[in-house]
Amino acid sequence: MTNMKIPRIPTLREINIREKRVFMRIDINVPIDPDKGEILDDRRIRVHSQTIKEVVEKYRPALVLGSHQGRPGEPDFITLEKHAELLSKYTGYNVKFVDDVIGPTARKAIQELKPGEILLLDNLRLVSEEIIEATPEKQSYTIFVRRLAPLFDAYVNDAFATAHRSQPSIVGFPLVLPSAAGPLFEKEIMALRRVVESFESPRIFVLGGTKVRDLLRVIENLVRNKMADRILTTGLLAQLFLVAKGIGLGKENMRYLEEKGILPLIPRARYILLMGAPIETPIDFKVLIDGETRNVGIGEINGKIMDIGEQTIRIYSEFIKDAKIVVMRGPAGVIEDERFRDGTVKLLEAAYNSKAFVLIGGGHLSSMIDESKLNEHIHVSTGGNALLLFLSGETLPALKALELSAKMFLS
Ligand SMILES: Nc1ncnc2c1ncn2[C@@H]1O[C@H](COP(=O)(O)OP(=O)(O)O)[C@@H](O)[C@H]1O
Ligand SMILES: O=C(OP(=O)(O)O)[C@H](O)COP(=O)(O)O
Repeated sequence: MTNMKIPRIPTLREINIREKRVFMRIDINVPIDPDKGEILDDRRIRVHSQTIKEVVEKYRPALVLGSHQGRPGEPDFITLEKHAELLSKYTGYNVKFVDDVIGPTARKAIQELKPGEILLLDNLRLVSEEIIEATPEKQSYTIFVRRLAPLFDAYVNDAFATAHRSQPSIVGFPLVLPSAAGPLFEKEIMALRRVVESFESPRIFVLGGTKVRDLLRVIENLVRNKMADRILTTGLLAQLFLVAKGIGLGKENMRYLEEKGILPLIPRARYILLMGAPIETPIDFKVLIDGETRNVGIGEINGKIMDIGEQTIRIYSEFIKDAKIVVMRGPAGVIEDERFRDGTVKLLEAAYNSKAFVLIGGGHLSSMIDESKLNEHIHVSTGGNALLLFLSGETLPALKALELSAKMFLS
């Protein structure tokens, strides 16, 4: 067992929201087509729709929903009008939408909402305070919180995927309103408990994708807290560790790693290896060379690395098959091109077929899941970084704020 403790967080069973005015923070931040502004994958919206329905049917609150979408300045920073349409479609309720967050139009719509009705506010990051990180105390004094909190009887946080952000809509409200974690948040925590509080091993982490800097922070925590028996690397993370071990990847791949700002991370990766981290790296890759695909061993790499190779898939799958706990985050290859999905698809298959408890996080990897193969041993988390930061031992601001709230309002 690890020495990590999950704080006791209040749930909907501990606060009264029956026919009350409730502000529920959700995370329906989804991938957006940068050219058309259309939603590319609505999994988070579908998952939240279930719990929204549950809450409305059980407690009949006047339910106001809030979420962010993207970050200001990015192509996926858009209004939530389309999200409201999808929420209506998946919940079967008319989810009203207001193109305002804290202004008079939003406040009027909130005040007019009746028990059993649902209203979605516009992108919370339209309010500049929402992108600033600060302590719960500071966030509770923001205009955001001071304008909205008086209109509500309670606050519910169901946005597990944003639990690592210390922003007003996550940590400010719990200090001024009776608050609880929502059903989805609770379900995510239960799945995490299974990993954090279990004695089971081997514990295998399969880490890939492109967010290499974030993953190094996670790996450092995993090593410090002795959380992982093996870390199977794929994606760009694998390439970094191979370079750190002194293995040549060829000019093209080195140039790509440089463009992505990954080369300066080599000393940190070397240090992680020196610490004795149980890092495994691929022994072969699928590369793209002159428009053709080829499986090549390390040591003979020529062309652009696009996926892990067949031998690596076989060896990694064996590790996954024998594991008791498997945590997966980030795809193994360039899944946008169907020629390079094999690594990701086959490692996921090994996970479906293993007897391990499997936790899958992150948008790209979740979009590759075959939903017909899921069972009670597999938890597909809505979180990416929130999930890994938590598992690697960091305190999530959302949990801290809910804990503080319980002390203020429930004891
Ligand atoms: N070898 C590789 N070279 C370039 N990109 C890669 C490689 N392997 C994986 N990727 C890319 O990783 C991206 C997803 O990574 P990331 O954003 O970290 O995942 P998540 O959405 O789960 O957080 C995909 O766009 C995929 O093309
Ligand atoms: O998608 C999210 O996180 P993820 O990239 O870790 O899955 C959350 O919505 C948090 O978004 P943010 O990283 O813009 O604060």
